[in-house]
Amino acid sequence: MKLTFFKYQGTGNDFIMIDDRSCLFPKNDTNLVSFLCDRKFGIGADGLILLQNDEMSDFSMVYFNADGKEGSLCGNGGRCAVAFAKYLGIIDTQTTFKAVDGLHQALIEETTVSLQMQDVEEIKAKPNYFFLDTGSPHHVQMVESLEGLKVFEEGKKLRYGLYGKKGSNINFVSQKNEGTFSIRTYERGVENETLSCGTGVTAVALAMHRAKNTTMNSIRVNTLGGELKVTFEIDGRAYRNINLIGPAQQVFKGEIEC
Ligand SMILES: N[C@H](CCC[C@H](N)C(=O)O)C(=O)O
Repeated sequence: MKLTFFKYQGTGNDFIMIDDRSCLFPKNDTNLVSFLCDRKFGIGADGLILLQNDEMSDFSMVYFNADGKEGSLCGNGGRCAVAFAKYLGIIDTQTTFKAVDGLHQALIEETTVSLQMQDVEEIKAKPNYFFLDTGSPHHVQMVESLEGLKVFEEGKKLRYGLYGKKGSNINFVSQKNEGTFSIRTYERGVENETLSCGTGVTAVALAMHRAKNTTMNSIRVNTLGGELKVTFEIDGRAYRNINLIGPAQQVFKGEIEC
């Protein structure tokens, strides 16, 4: 089959994007998805996203990790899917769409997409790390310095050692100033460090607020692929109206025989 695809990236987290409103893509073909995401033999990406029609909202986003399996929520992928929906003329500047964890609202202005995330009610605080779910599971751990950190080795150890087969995404964070943090993330499903992880950035912002490392509710998070902003409202122990804000861009369009 000849497959037309688009390539998108959001702070260097890159995705193969497919207009699958006809529902023809063989989504249970794990080998096909992992082949397409392979950087040597295929197109190359951290994940693959199908944009499909949805009865209740503007569109539905189906996300697969680079290993070919359907993943939990992808924040950067969600922002890229919004940019793709705008490109296809499905939406204008605002939208409500469906993802694996429910409905999301989003705004798009030029190449900046602001994606509303689900409320977070629970953050587990352990002596040297936090664990929370921002649509995907995230381990958040402070480190002295991100430079020279062996993210692949350390991340892999925690991903399997602490969280078993199901695993978790692992974020290492250091503070720059009152409202700015830097992170590096080992991503489950990609099983490697990626340049950026949107749900991870969101998890870091909330965990750092919970840790009282900041009192701000608008937080900048530097990733290896650029800067994202997270804004939220505090409601007792819960975080609501969480928004993940940053760039999402189309890189190229292509065709592949597969
Ligand atoms: N890159 C994604 C996270 C994908 C989640 C995935 N790694 C999983 O745990 O299934 C993001 O921007 O939020």
